[in-house]
Formats: sequence, C-alpha cells, structure tokens
Amino acid sequence: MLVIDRLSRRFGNKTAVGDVSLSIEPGAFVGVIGRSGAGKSTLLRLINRLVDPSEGTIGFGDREVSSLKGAGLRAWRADCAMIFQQFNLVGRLDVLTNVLMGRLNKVSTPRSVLNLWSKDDRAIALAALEAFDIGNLAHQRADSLSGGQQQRVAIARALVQEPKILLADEPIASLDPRNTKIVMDALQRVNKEFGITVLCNLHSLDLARAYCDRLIGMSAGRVVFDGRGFDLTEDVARELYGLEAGEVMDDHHAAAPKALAHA
Ligand SMILES: Nc1ncnc2c1ncn2[C@@H]1O[C@H](COP(=O)(O)OP(=O)(O)OP(=O)(O)O)[C@@H](O)[C@H]1O
Repeated sequence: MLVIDRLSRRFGNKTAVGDVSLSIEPGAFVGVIGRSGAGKSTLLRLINRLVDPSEGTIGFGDREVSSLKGAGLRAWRADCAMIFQQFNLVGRLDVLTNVLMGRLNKVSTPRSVLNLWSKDDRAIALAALEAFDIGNLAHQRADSLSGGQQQRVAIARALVQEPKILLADEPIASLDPRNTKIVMDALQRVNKEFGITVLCNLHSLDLARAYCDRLIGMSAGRVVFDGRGFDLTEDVARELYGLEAGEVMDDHHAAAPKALAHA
C-alpha cells in the first residue's frame, strides 16, 4: 500500500501540492484528474522522488520513500516506473534496446554499457513488445514510430522493469483518439493482467471514468474529490474544471457548463 500523509510541495510562493493525504491499494487503477496547473504532475513526481516534498511523507510497505537516498532511492525508482506525455525514448536506438533499458536495474553496469544483454533479458523485452502488438517493430529506430507506437514501447520498457507501481503522466495527451484507446487499453492490461498498480494523470474526465476504478480530483494542489467515477457529479466537475468542464465531459454532461460559459 502506498500511503501519502500531509504531503506538500511549494515552488517559491506557489503551492503545487498542498496537504495531500491518500492511501492507494495494491492493484488499483487510479486516475488523477483536474485542470492544467492543479498539481497532478507534481504529485506523481513527488511519488517517484523526481521532486522532493516540502512537507509530509510517502510510505510504501515498510519503506519511508520520502527520506530514501542512494541505493534505496534507486531501488524505489525501479519499483515505481514512470511514463510521460513525450514518451522519453532514445530516438536513435532501436525499439528493443529502448525496452532493454527497463532491465538496467537487473544487470551489472559493464554488461549494459557493452550492450551485453542476456538471452533471457532479450526474450523478456521481446515478449513485452509482443504483449502490446509491436513485436514486429523491435529492430526499428524508436524515432521512426508513431506516437501511439512509441508510447507502447515506453509502457513495455516500464513493464520489463517489473515495477510495483506505474505512474503515467498524461500518457495520451499527444495522441489521436485511435491511439488514445490503444494506449489506455495497454495500461489497463498492465493493471489487470500484470497486477501492477497504475496511477494515471488524465485531463479527460470521460476517459478517466471509462478506465479507472478510482478518481482523485485535484484543484489548486488539493484533493477535492476521491471516489468512483459515477459518484463524480456535475457540480464537482465544475469545481475541478471550471468553465473547461464542458470540454472534458460527454455531450449530455457538457450542456450545463457550456451554457454557463456563455452566461
Ligand atoms: N519546477 C517548478 N517550478 C516552479 N513552479 C512549478 C514547477 N513545477 C510545477 N510548478 C507549478 O506548480 C503548479 C502545479 O503544476 P503541475 O505541473 O503539477 O500541474 P498539472 O495539474 O500537472 O498541470 P498540467 O496538466 O498542465 O501538467 C503550477 O502552477 C506550476 O506552474
């Protein structure tokens, strides 16, 4: 269980995350929603320690994540994979090598530097690509792939890391609707078939409702909703998204906020 207790992060005078307390059950698929600037990315970055907290703690089992350093911090980052809106692949390397990067924490540095991956590691990486229907792309340069294909490579790289948690920071923000579905389905498989806890930042409320078991709504750094998708009322959506609410909800729900926007 991931336990976040009174977590805050300030940048100068700006509170990006303020006094957030949450427990995330193992195996959950959690959507973090809210408008731009609500603090969603900072929350994920705090969890995998790309950003340090100003106050509060993050615990995972018996580990006090917020105070880890050195080898302990590297071990945590291995347990806590992250994927990004811009995929973060090494474009000039082939797809298989990009996925093998996810195994770096499992092999000695000299072997990885010399690209001496074991047969087993290669088989694991290829199987991960095949799980997301892109095994045929293993030997192509990563930068020759479409956005949806690149994001599936990033998910495969995260999977071979054998993490306990996958953090996905707006993973579909650069994708068209078809690739959005393919990538969200891939994340769903990571969660349901591989049993990995997924925390996913999403702008679209409809997508969050469709894929996530639990939604955490953030506004100005604070959690203002925590519950199931169908419990999220139009009033809460308006609190979360303001006049943007119409853009993130389906036509039926959108009617009122759009009317408000024109009032
Ligand atoms: N490194 C930083 N330095 C200064 N301010 C920052 C930094 N990172 C985030 N912030 C500020 O903290 C607030 C929350 O940002 P954050 O990126 O977490 O929001 P978000 O909900 O993920 O938004 P988006 O969907 O646009 O990524 C914003 O006002 C942002 O400008």
